[in-house]
Amino acid sequence: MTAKVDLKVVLLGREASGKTCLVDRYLHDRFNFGVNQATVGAAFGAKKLQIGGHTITMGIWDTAGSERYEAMSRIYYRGAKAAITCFDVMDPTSFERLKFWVNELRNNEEHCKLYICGTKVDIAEGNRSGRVDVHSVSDYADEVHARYFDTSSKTGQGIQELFTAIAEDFIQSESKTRTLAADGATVPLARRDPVGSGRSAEPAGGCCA
Ligand SMILES: Nc1nc2c(ncn2[C@@H]2O[C@H](COP(=O)(O)OP(=O)(O)OP(=O)(O)O)[C@@H](O)[C@H]2O)c(=O)[nH]1
Repeated sequence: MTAKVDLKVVLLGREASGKTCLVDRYLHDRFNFGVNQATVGAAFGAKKLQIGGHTITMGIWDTAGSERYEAMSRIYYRGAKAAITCFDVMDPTSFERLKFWVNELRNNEEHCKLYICGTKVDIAEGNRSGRVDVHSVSDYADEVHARYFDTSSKTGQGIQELFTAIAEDFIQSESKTRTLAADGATVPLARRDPVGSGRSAEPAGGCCA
């Protein structure tokens, strides 16, 4: 069984940087606080969106952040139209890891749009001194032509904005090259990761509308 996907989005970033929670909040509007189960391989979820008179299906690949799975994550970013590179705003090491993924994408997927996502901003609210400097992130985002969003999967802050921006950018760039079909549906994609996953961004048996 396959799901038709117009817009392939991949999430990349250090382990525990909050990728799975971000997808979970976006697709299911939920946050499982304190559940810290590392993704194995990758997980896939999908969402149908109505944007500006177009219907598109966004397929989201949540990769494992552990360096053990680095080679596998490379497979998942192939053909992605958008990449959300995540870092935990309270963890400078995760920002350095983000730069690694940005370089990877710049070198290998020149048509993939970049989105830099600061995660867990709710923690930074009461602890500004420990956070990765916002201006440094903004400057870096400008340098690599990425858009920058701060988010919290706990509160939901910034998450709709991030994914809506990705969908709108996609529609804008697609409409420059061709007319989107009214029902979208252009790229067939296997619904589940064949390698398997420790967790899935969608419940087994179906993707989300
Ligand atoms: N306070 C807070 N905690 C968060 C937030 N997002 C994630 N966390 C916590 O951070 C930990 C790691 O989150 P995950 O979403 O599993 O991280 P991941 O990047 O998918 O991790 P890997 O699968 O190992 O790559 C979990 O304990 C989450 O509860 C957030 O927005 N706010």
